[in-house]
Amino acid sequence: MRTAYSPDQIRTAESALMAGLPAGTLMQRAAAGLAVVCARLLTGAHGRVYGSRVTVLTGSGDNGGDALYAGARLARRGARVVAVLAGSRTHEAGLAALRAAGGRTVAFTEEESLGLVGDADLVLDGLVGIGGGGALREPYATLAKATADTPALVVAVDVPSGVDSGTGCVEGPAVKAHVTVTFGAYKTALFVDPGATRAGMVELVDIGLRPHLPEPEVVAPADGDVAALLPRPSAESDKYRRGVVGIVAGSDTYTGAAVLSAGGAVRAGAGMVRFASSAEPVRLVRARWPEVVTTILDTTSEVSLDAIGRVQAWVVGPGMGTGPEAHALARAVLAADVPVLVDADGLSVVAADRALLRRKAPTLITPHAGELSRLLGVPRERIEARRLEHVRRAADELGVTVLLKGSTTLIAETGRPVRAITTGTPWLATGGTGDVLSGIAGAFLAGGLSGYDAASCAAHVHGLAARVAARGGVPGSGEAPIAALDVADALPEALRTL
Ligand SMILES: NC(=O)C1=CN([C@@H]2O[C@H](COP(=O)(O)OP(=O)(O)OC[C@H]3O[C@@H](n4cnc5c(N)ncnc54)[C@H](O)[C@@H]3O)[C@@H](O)[C@H]2O)[C@@H](O)CC1
Ligand SMILES: Nc1ncnc2c1ncn2[C@@H]1O[C@H](COP(=O)(O)OP(=O)(O)O)[C@@H](O)[C@H]1O
Ligand SMILES: [K+]
Repeated sequence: MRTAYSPDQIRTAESALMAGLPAGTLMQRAAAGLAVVCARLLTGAHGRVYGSRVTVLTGSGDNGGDALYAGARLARRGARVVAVLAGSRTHEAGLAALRAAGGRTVAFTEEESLGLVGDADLVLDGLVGIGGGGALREPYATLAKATADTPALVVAVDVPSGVDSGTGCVEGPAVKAHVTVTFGAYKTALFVDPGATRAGMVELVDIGLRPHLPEPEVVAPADGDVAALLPRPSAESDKYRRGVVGIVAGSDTYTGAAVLSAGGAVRAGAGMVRFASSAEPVRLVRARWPEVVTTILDTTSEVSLDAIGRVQAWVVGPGMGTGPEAHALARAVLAADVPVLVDADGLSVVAADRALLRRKAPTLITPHAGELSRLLGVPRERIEARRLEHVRRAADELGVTVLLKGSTTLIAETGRPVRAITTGTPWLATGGTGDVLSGIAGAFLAGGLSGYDAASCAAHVHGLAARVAARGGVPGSGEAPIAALDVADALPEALRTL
């Protein structure tokens, strides 16, 4: 499990560690690690460090100090290093070290500075780190914008400047890094979008902080963590003991969601999938997934789920519509005493009647930002800008486990660290992939995982399956667009890698 911390948590741990060390030790450790990563990147891209052009964007705090010391180390290896001094002051010892190593410094002027960013092989972003707050002021904002256009490798020091290290929020221009070298521990922003996307690949440099770190705010499970949680059959298993998932999805208008959700559940390894809906989705699910046991629901009379058979967990919502019949169905499912996952149209129904979520058995909801917007009465853009805050708020206010979909997926449950899932690929941004996710998570719920674990494992393997599908199963080949059903079909191969 990779663990991430707020700036306050990092500062407290740093103070405890620094108390037993000579002044400046941590910055030297940080700068040494940073220089090693930069040297490796330069060698990879240009064959050598010697003669390469490095531009150091230097802010007024210790983040600038780290960057200057790393620049000095690269200058000693023959790199041509120029530091753009953008702050009202500059870390003095770092500046002296860079100059002593043969590096140059220039005061910020727009034309020269942008030229240095555009002409570099590597740009080191040492404008602000965990001391940053609010939108970047000038001239930092201009420099941050320029990192988007340069052909150079962009390496962010600790966090990309312009990204709030504690929340992942981006309020104005921000550095777009290929690699972020972070010190001591991951910062929350490195797992949470929009910040996470700005960070690129993240490299952690150990500076000895680990023994001083508290409980993390956010955690990102690794493949091994997910593999350890996944339900696996044993010799004693039969289809019922492995877990039966019931899916109530689709309508005569929206039939595809039903096929996709059922497919996610079948391919994720449910013991059995029961599916109930109106005649047309039932016909299509049977045609695509003959292993699913189906029931045609008569929605003209009072809804009863008894005819469908026993299940260990329900999925309700994808493509079911939002009218009175859908409402009655959602009410019936949520009255059951087993875990329920509510997705898509089911979320619109509960947004209009939040009392439906007051139940004893566990509930997992899987909204994207638009659906969460309706549930919380908060504009979608605000949720997208402040994803961590809103996923936590939803879990607290609604008393359920919340999986918030997006380029990185967040899972919140009151009293637990938020889990961030970063396995996905932008190819997942296509219609119907969320329906597949609901089936996967439903299968894991039925297999006995808690809502928190089922959601984490489902989002993780969903992302892996999308990558497998986009690659077409041929390692080393390029990627291609995927359809939602490809994600379901790639699940076995993704699960085999765990
Ligand atoms: N504390 C420690 O023990 C260590 C800290 N390290 C480095 O120190 C950094 C933190 O250093 P600082 O606390 O000096 O803070 P930073 O260097 O991150 O930023 C503070 C400076 O940025 C300015 N600033 C803040 N927000 C701004 C904005 N929106 N626009 C323009 N300027 C803005 C502030 O006025 C202040 O001068 C870490 O991110 C890390 O890089 C590392 O050297 C490892 C050890
Ligand atoms: N840019 C992206 N990068 C990675 N994953 C993404 C991206 N955009 C969307 N996703 C994922 O794709 C899925 C889309 O689900 P959803 O929005 O419910 O679509 P639909 O309703 O069409 O099924 C979610 O799992 C989400 O996390
Ligand atoms: K930075």
